[in-house]
Amino acid sequence: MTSPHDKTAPVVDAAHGLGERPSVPAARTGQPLPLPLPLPQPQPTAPPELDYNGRKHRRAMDNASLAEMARRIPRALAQTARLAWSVDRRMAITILVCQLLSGLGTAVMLTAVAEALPLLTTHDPRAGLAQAWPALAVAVVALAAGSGTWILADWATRRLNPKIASTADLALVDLHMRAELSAYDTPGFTDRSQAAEIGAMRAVDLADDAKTLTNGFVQLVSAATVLTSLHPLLLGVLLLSVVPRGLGGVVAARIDYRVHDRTISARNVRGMMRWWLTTAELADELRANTMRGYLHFWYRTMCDRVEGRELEGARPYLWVTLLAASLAGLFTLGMWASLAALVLAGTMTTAIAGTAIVASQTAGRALNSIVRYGAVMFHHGLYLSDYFDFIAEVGSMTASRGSARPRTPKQIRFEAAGFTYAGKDTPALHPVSLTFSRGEVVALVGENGAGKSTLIRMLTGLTLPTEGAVYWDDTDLATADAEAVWQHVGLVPQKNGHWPLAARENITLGQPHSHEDAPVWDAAGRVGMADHLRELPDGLDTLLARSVWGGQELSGGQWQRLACARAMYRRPAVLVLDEPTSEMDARGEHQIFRELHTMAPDRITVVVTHRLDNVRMADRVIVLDQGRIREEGTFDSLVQTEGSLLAELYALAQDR
Ligand SMILES: Nc1ncnc2c1ncn2[C@@H]1O[C@H](COP(=O)(O)OP(=O)(O)OP(=O)(O)O)[C@@H](O)[C@H]1O
Repeated sequence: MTSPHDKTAPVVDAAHGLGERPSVPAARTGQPLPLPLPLPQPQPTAPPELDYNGRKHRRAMDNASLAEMARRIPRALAQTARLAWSVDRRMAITILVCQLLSGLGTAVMLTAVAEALPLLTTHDPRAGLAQAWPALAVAVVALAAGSGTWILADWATRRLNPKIASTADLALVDLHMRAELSAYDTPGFTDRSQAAEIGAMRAVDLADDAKTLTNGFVQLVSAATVLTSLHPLLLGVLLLSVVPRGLGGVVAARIDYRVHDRTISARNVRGMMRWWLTTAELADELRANTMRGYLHFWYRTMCDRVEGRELEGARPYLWVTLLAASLAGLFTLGMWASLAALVLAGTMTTAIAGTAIVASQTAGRALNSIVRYGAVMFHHGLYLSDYFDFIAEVGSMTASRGSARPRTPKQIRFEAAGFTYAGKDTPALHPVSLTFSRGEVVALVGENGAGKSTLIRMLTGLTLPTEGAVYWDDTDLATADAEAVWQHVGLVPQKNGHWPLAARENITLGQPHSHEDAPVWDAAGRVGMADHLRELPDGLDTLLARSVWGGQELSGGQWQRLACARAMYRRPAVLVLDEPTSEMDARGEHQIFRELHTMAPDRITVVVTHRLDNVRMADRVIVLDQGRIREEGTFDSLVQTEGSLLAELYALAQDR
């Protein structure tokens, strides 16, 4: 495949040409055109500037003053500490203790150096060394202990990081799976979900960054305390030397992150497109419909956009870091000059001045960590707050309705039950009153958008009606425990999962699975898949995912058969199939409908289908039209009724 960065790749396909060479950003101009230009045609439009969920944070970063950062960073640290505490208290305590010990180590080391230096600066170095060695030994031990505690803290962080990351991720995934379906319909849900996902992904570095940042503070405080105790003036001198470095670091970090945020939407969209361009699923369509030229141009434009913005950031970054380093150099020079002046004036000994220089080096390193990791934590904090906001939002939208646990229903009743999707003015289903009885096979028919899927979501308790009520026998689904309702449901949805699991799990998924394979083979046999599954390299153990090494792929129709097998394996009291045979061959379709009939006596069966020949086998047909029940009766009676919608649709189907 041609890499998006392959400079020799043709810009468009000449054979069918997109026309002129697409306009590409300046970063790529000047390349030789590899193919002759065909006649001018309209240029392909460049991908639009999409603003992703980064927008919110870009504004936050733009507005980030020192005060704002100082306000947010402690919150991010507190959130990190809360997460760490919740996943592994021992490791959290280990890190805390190590931080304090490492600060203590620095203080002891600096004090010992201050003690040793005057002894070493006598006229007789040998005698000085003999006197100074205990203090020097203390300094070395303190230094070693400081390093030891740092290594221990590092180990504890490494144990904590993956736990924090997987806990955050699990919480998010679990919430998605437990949320009411209506949560997905709230405006901006996907954006917020993605921002929260970024928060969960960043959680992997949280403990590490928080540790480095807090260690910076501890070191700085230790150095400052020792310096103040040596000479009160030294604290001011230290601040003079570190403040310009700190300010420069903050400005540089802001430039860095602004560049990062300005490219976030392009990188996100490019990442998504990359999947589309490289997946086998779309490889046929991409080639046969000669989409490569435009898609290549599109992808390259995105690469250029990212590249261009990153290059734009390089120059200001250089100037700011140069300025900060020069100022820091000047102030350090100033600090040395002040120390020299103090020594010359006799208000400070040379030894203390030497200690001040050592301490200022320690403080400088600590400040670098604070600035660097402060900016990182600030940025983490933005996404972390998205994560916690999303958890709170979706947590309040989980399917916790009531405690009633309905038994296998003999009847399902719609009592003036209707449904309007959030943000819509017209109901997808106007209030209807209907009854579905055990032993009956009901077919739902209607044109696209008539409300069939909405009706079956209400029937199975996936969504609650926004008007009226749905009863399973005497239980109003609004008062029932959703999981208890779904235990009686077997659903073949329009879009079913091609689960990257073994064939066996693809059939037993969601069921308490016995060690027996007989029921699995029985379900596979009912949908005509038993022979095919037997021929797979590892039978029921075969992984059904071509993208995974050793995995096998099924055809579209075979996947649908497997989804039907999954629903039949459950032997549910309420069996609902939404266009279960749209991709199946005639034999598969016939077999599924024959099985539905065989299984019908023990359950309520509802089938949505556009294949009207199959509707014959239903005991009752409900025809929906624009969210209303238009007709109801047996297939034969409806087809023979003058002006019936079913008769019209059936005639159209025959006329193909
Ligand atoms: N999640 C949703 N949010 C908003 N509107 C929706 C949603 N799902 C469906 N609708 C709208 O509700 C109406 C009924 O949709 P529904 O999916 O129930 O139709 P359908 O009869 O199953 O159609 P099809 O035969 O195409 O599957 C349509 O106008 C559709 O646009």
